[in-house]
Amino acid sequence: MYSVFITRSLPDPIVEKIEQVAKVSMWEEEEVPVPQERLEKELEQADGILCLLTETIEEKLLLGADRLKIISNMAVGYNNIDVAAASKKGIMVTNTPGVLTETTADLTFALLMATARRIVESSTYLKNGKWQTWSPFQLTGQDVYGTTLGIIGMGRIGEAVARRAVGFGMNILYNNRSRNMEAEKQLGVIYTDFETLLRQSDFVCVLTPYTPETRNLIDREQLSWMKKTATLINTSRGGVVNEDALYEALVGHKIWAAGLDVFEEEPVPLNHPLLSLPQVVALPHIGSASIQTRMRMAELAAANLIDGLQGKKPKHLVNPAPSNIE
Ligand SMILES: NC(=O)C1=CN([C@@H]2O[C@H](COP(=O)(O)OP(=O)(O)OC[C@H]3O[C@@H](n4cnc5c(N)ncnc54)[C@H](O)[C@@H]3O)[C@@H](O)[C@H]2O)C=CC1
Ligand SMILES: O=CC(=O)O
Repeated sequence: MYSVFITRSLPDPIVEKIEQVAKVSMWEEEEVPVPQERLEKELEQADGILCLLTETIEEKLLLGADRLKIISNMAVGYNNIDVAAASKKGIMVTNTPGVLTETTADLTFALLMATARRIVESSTYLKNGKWQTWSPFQLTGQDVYGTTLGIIGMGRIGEAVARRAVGFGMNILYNNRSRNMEAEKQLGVIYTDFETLLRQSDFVCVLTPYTPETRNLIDREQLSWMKKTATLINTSRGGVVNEDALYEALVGHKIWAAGLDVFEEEPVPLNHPLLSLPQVVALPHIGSASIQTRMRMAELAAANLIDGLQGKKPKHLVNPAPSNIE
């Protein structure tokens, strides 16, 4: 029987499915990630691991992982895994694309609306007893309807955000590694170069994967191109935006606001300067966090894991299959 390590407590039906083919050991804590030393030990004995984006799987962690066939990540983003190091050892790496697309697009749009219309700030204002009267410019935000949205990274989630924006009568610009002709035809989105997108958009949504190329993709210069009234929404990964530069741009009123679901360091420290700003809506990386979607992600991660263990090519392999897998 195979041996599998699951790095966080998952629902019984998922675990039971994996137990049909493997002996499972699981990190049972809900709120605390598995310590690296324990992970390293587990990896020495495991044939497969089902992990989360909270696990950093670097080359040195894989040194003793001589039995390991597959790392199944329960996320679409897999920047937490050194895929090249895994490939060198013939270890498959899989992710969970598609099943979280609409849920993450919903959250991205919710963040856009909340930031534009100061929803969180207004709710806190009311609950703190500050609401004395209605007045003409009290808690006024920015219109969403009819404005220009710029999407950086027109992949699955980018396209799903664009579909929502169509309903809000938004003019949609996008930048991507390649043109998305289907989205242009179906949704009327317009391809622009990166600088034009940042200069013309009222809302900018960042939806690229996190790679060496996208690290600090939005930095001081890029923020300086944005309109003073523009809002930046980041639901990709924290490192895609330079947080120091973003803080400076917000404090200096170079841009209007920011909606952030992701941070360079997660959980973001409570004394992080960005959290002190009223024009920042900050969320604890909940893009895909609906019950239905998290179940779908867990099911897909389990299916990828089982396929890999049994020597079948998993559906969502992100690196080349080893030579013994057809
Ligand atoms: N906040 C959250 O909870 C979630 C965050 N994510 C993040 O969203 C990312 C995107 O997910 P999907 O849309 O499923 O991926 P995808 O692969 O379908 O789309 C990513 C797009 O970004 C483009 N891209 C890559 N580098 C670029 C660059 N330098 N400039 C412009 N475009 C570039 C790609 O060509 C691709 O079209 C994930 O990699 C993950 O980091 C995904 C799900 C939930
Ligand atoms: O951030 C979440 C993911 O699935 O990637």
